Amino acid sequence: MPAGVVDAAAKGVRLDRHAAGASSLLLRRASGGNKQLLVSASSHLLFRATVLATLALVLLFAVHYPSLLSHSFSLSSASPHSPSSSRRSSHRSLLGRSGPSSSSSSYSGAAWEREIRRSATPRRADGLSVLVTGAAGFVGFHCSLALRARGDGVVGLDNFNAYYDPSLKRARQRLLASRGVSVLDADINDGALLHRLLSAAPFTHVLHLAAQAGVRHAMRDPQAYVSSNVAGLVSVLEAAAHAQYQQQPAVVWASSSSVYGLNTESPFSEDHRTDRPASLYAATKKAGEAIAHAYNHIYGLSITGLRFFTVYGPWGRPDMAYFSFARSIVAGDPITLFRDARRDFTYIDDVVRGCLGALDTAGKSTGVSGGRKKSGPAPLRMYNLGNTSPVPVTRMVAVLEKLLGKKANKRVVTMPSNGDVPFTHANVTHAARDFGYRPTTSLEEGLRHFVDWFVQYYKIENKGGNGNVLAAGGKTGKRKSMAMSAAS
Ligand SMILES: O=C(O)[C@H]1O[C@H](OP(=O)(O)OP(=O)(O)OC[C@H]2O[C@@H](n3ccc(=O)[nH]c3=O)[C@H](O)[C@@H]2O)[C@H](O)[C@@H](O)[C@H]1O
Repeated sequence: MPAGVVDAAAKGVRLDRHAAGASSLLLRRASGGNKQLLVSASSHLLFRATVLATLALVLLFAVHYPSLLSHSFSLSSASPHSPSSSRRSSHRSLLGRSGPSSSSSSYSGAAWEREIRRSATPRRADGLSVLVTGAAGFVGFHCSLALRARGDGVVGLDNFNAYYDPSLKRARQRLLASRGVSVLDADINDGALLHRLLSAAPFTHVLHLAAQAGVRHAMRDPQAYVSSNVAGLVSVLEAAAHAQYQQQPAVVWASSSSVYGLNTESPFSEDHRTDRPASLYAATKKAGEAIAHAYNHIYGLSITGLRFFTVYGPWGRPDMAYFSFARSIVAGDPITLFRDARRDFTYIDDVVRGCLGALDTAGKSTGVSGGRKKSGPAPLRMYNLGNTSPVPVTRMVAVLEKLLGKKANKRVVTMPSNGDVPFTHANVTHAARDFGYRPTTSLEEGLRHFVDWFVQYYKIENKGGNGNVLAAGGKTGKRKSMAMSAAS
């Protein structure tokens, strides 16, 4: 034993003796003689009895409330980087769980597994059974609806973090529930839960769309990107590699057009360089592509990455420029435009068709259940899902102005160096070749669908009766006071 430890142990003994001596001294002073000894002995007995009774109570509690104990464990052991640790909302999910309590401990049991199997079971012959992460997010929501509509089984998972208004995510969750899709309140970094989920039903595919999005926000909260886009992806791939059913599921996941970074060749092709990311967001997506390669190589997971190009549409992400600009135009607030920025804006329905095409053609994983190594090579694919026609951001604003019937209060500035790239442009020949991907929606048409949903969801009045949302050239005062309230 090291000297310090011996010393401390000896000190401990001395302290005990000293304490015992002091207490009996006090007793002797208080009572004197034999009575003192009697009181001292009975106080020892009382102390032992109290300890025993406490132990018995703890044992009883553990037997009767095991979930409470494991819950407090899972809370205290949550990763500090987990998105769930800081940004969960407290809403209840449709499966009756809420927020952090939904981690490993609470989603289990026979009833829970039955519910997972119900939601995961396809309603058509040869239908897919898909676990969709980020199902209450923009793309995850639309993909889940589309899969369900064609008779596939879908179980969703989302941590409902507050990166943008969680009430919008809850509204998407309610709509999915009305179509028979359960969305669990859970984090992709909860590996134990993912494992139980993939053991509860024979999922054929994982559509992994949960991520920390937003190019410029990465400068404000860098760890969130590492947690969701790197650690979270690893967690999902681990669960897929070690799935308990005979066949590992195939994984289709969201990468990003941002991986092209400082690439100047255009249109962007999957064959171009992607080793010069301009933002941490892009870097984490690029890291994800390398991680996918490793899991495909070792475990024979079939993995398809999809590089999305600025996806927009109804039920979209309020943090994205088209959405926040629409809100600002309605409210009469100024918007800041980055000079000369152009984007290959891609309408959600086109992207959903691409996602479903990628799922349908994913090919099987070749690893054996339990995470044993592959029995042969499995597909590893990467596709651009863009619109193939970049549009200046100023044009996007002009279309919004027309649809909303109101001029934007524009401030044009030089693009700040915050991770943004000046333009994106997708070459989609690979996706067209392999699963018939063909974007068909113009920005004008797509934004019209978005504005239709936007005015209805936020209950914005049509003052003009001229097809536009607001009175053309309407009264500034009224516009300023126009409130937007989300439809429930
Ligand atoms: O394809 C992707 O991989 C990414 O697409 C999306 O990123 P972006 O293309 O940057 O979309 P978005 O923020 O809507 O800005 C659109 C345009 O408005 C310009 N822009 C933006 C903000 C502003 O205040 N002013 C402005 O001019 C800006 O310069 C840009 O030209 C997703 O958010 C991201 O999660 C990821 O999926």
